[in-house]
Amino acid sequence: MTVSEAAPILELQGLNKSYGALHVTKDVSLTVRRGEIHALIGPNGAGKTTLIGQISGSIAPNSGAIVFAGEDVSSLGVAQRARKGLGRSFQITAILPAFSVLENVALAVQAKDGHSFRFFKRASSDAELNNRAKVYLEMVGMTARAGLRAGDLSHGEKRVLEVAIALAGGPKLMLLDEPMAGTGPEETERLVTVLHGLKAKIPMLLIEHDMSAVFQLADRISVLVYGEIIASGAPEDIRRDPAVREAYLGGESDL
Ligand SMILES: Nc1ncnc2c1ncn2[C@@H]1O[C@H](COP(=O)(O)OP(=O)(O)OP(=O)(O)O)[C@@H](O)[C@H]1O
Repeated sequence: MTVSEAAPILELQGLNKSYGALHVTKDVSLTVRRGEIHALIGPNGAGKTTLIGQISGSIAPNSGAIVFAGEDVSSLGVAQRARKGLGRSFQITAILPAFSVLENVALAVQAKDGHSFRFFKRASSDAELNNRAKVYLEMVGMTARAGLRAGDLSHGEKRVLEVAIALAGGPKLMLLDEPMAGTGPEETERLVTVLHGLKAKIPMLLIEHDMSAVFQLADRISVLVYGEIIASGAPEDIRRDPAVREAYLGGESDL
């Protein structure tokens, strides 16, 4: 079965959100297929943050539906959606700097199992937990950094660790909110490689300002302008789309 034949992992169906007279999300429909990275781009103030909030469950739309893994999750809260595998990633504050890289991932594995952090034994004393955590470090190519204090990692490495922590939570979709923010060119390149390597296993909705990263990673791109998706399609079509160039970039960019 090809990617396009598979049932989508996420479907946004006609979402609308207004704040008073301000219509921030206008009839937004979008699908993320299994096996793909779907990027959502748009200028500042386009309504990306509000849309992410509606997907993760922190903001209630005025109308429309969110179907995740075949189930309408529109009425579920943030925690319920996260338990189903619809989690928001990249909250760098989730990293505990005094713990080792491996322990950070082990904590996430333990949290996924439903144990409170209070009962966390130092990961070094729990071989089974360690081994499970190591699998996620391996997936992001951080095995060699396992024993390092997480606080001593570079900014880019912290972002990669965030991916491992997100993976340990068992997501069915990764919702990536500007993962490249604040990273240098080499770090961005590394993150691009890591995310590219993971997309066959975990589909992603990528909200990102770094156009180079978006065009390297995305199978499809949707463009949000003033709360409305003005174009959605393959990167080469989006790059050529005159409305996108005009609305998103003022017609004069190297998109
Ligand atoms: N709680 C709110 N009450 C009133 N207006 C809001 C609220 N939240 C967002 N807005 C408005 O909705 C619009 C979209 O905001 P949003 O933060 O979703 O955009 P964005 O695309 O994420 O922007 P950026 O890329 O800069 O983060 C903005 O005009 C913003 O002022």
